[in-house]
Amino acid sequence: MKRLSEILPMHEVLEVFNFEGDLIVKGITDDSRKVEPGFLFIARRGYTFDGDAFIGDAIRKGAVAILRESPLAKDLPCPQVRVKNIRKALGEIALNFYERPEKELILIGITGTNGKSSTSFFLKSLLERLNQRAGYIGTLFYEIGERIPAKETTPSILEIAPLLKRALLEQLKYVIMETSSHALDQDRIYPLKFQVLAFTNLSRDHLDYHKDIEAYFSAKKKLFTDYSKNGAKAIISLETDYGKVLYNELIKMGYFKREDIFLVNDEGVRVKILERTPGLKLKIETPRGIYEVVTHLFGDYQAKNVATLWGCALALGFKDEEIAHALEGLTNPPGRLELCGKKRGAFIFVDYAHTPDALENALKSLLPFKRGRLITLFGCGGNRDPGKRPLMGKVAGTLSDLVILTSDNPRYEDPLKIIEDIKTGLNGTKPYFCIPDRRSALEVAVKSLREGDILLIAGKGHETYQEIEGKRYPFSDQEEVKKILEELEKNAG
Ligand SMILES: CC(=O)N[C@H]1[C@@H](OP(=O)(O)OP(=O)(O)OC[C@H]2O[C@@H](n3ccc(=O)[nH]c3=O)[C@H](O)[C@@H]2O)O[C@H](CO)[C@@H](O)[C@@H]1O[C@H](C)C(=O)N[C@@H](C)C(=O)N[C@H](CCC(=O)O)C(=O)O
Ligand SMILES: Nc1ncnc2c1ncn2[C@@H]1O[C@H](COP(=O)(O)OP(=O)(O)OP(=O)(O)O)[C@@H](O)[C@H]1O
Ligand SMILES: N[C@H](CCC[C@H](N)C(=O)O)C(=O)O
Ligand SMILES: [Mg+2]
Repeated sequence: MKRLSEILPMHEVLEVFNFEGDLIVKGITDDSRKVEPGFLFIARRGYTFDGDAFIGDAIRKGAVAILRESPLAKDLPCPQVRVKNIRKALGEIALNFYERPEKELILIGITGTNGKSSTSFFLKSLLERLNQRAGYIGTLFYEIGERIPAKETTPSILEIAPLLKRALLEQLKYVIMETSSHALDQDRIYPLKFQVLAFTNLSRDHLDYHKDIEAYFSAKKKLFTDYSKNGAKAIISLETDYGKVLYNELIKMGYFKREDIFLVNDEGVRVKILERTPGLKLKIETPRGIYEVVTHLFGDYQAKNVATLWGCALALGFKDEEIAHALEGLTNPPGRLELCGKKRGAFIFVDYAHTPDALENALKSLLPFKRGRLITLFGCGGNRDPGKRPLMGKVAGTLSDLVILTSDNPRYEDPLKIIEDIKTGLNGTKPYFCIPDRRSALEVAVKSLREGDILLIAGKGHETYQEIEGKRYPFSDQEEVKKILEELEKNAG
């Protein structure tokens, strides 16, 4: 509960109406469906709806004041405040309501096309192995003390603010946040400031939203230009050319001094794979020394994420030796080249590859273990960048021996149309089946496995649902594989 005057950022206020003295606000929301008596309703325009349309509804549910960007309606019974920028006002209000918890935390922001969740997950584990208390907000889940399911990769500040408050109550020192390009573009994280910021890589994704790769890159760049704290450290991975571009631009524009940027992957921290046991045995070269570490990590692409992780840990003040030691205990995040079953000499992996680059990296990680066929089962999400579909088809066709095309999260699109889009990239180079029902596709794939084969089930990783026409149905690749294997075993026995 707060007084409105305590939480309103006065520099954003343009005019007020029907406002006598002050008033008490019991909660804040920008969703009329969540309004309770005593709440401040923040009416904002989105991509689908205009919050103004729900003001009447919010008042009926007991909203005591309305915050808006549009002209005030003098016929409304409720106090109204008009602000210059609703996004910015919303961010300030959310953090003020929870008493600016971010000021007492060290925030680490990680962006890039692939590897955000992996690097964040590793960093949280690493910090914990170094006896530090850390939280995480990202695709896998939100874990601030307790673990709760994630909605978006980077949720609204209205969700982040209470999580940060909770972080203080849990006596956490660090909060690691994945910052997606959508969130950066929409300023969902305004006005947070990060102490450590990392860029993993950039490749094709989300062009349905950003339209072209330059706009997508600009959104990622915003983390460094708009959301860095004074004296912040940046970790830039050079695994894609965009790393160097980002580095040059940040220096040229004066956002960072050279000494505050840690370059990793082929400059600064370099990580080489010495052996796959199958856990990665890594050689880490830094300007100060060379370290050999035997890890439990699986998947060659994780070596690149380890370099970014190392850079983050250095930026937080840890020493190479401590980092090397803590690295030994890390394990893969759920759904990232997760071994989810075995069938008489054949191995089944689940991976969250949902971009062409990720699929290529996941398949290349499995190639060294191939004794028979490499079979790839995947689909592409509906209402997401259709341009990546044929490219993923091409990667799968090039690197696997058999491809099984199925549905991912079709959302509001026709699954058959999505499969057709992927098929155009296959080029008829490799045999393939189209089985739109994912459960049936998994069954065919698992049943077809022969000694020495590897099956990669890509696209959904840790997800525990399948989204069809706005509804999320329980579905887990891992659980389905388990059931199919049990059934096969029962029938065999
Ligand atoms: C296109 C997009 O990014 N939309 C996000 C955006 O919604 P929006 O601003 O367009 O909102 P809207 O649905 O038009 O509604 C406008 C306003 O009306 C309100 N409203 C609406 C209906 C109603 O009955 N009453 C009501 O008050 C809404 O609460 C909102 O305040 O802001 C919301 C709050 O932050 C997000 O939940 C929402 O994510 C949608 C669900 C989404 O699917 N986003 C995806 C694309 C996304 O963000 N993905 C990224 C990257 C994934 C990755 O690569 O990892 C992520 O961070 O997850
Ligand atoms: N550094 C990397 N380079 C290329 N591909 C990678 C890299 N790291 C992970 N991948 C691939 O991307 C997939 C997703 O990895 P991860 O969840 O860590 O990325 P993310 O950036 O968090 O993705 P999202 O945008 O969905 O949140 C992995 O399953 C793997 O196939
Ligand atoms: N957060 C990403 C992940 C997509 C995962 C894939 N399973 C899909 O549904 O496309 C997105 O929203 O684009
Ligand atoms: Mg992620």
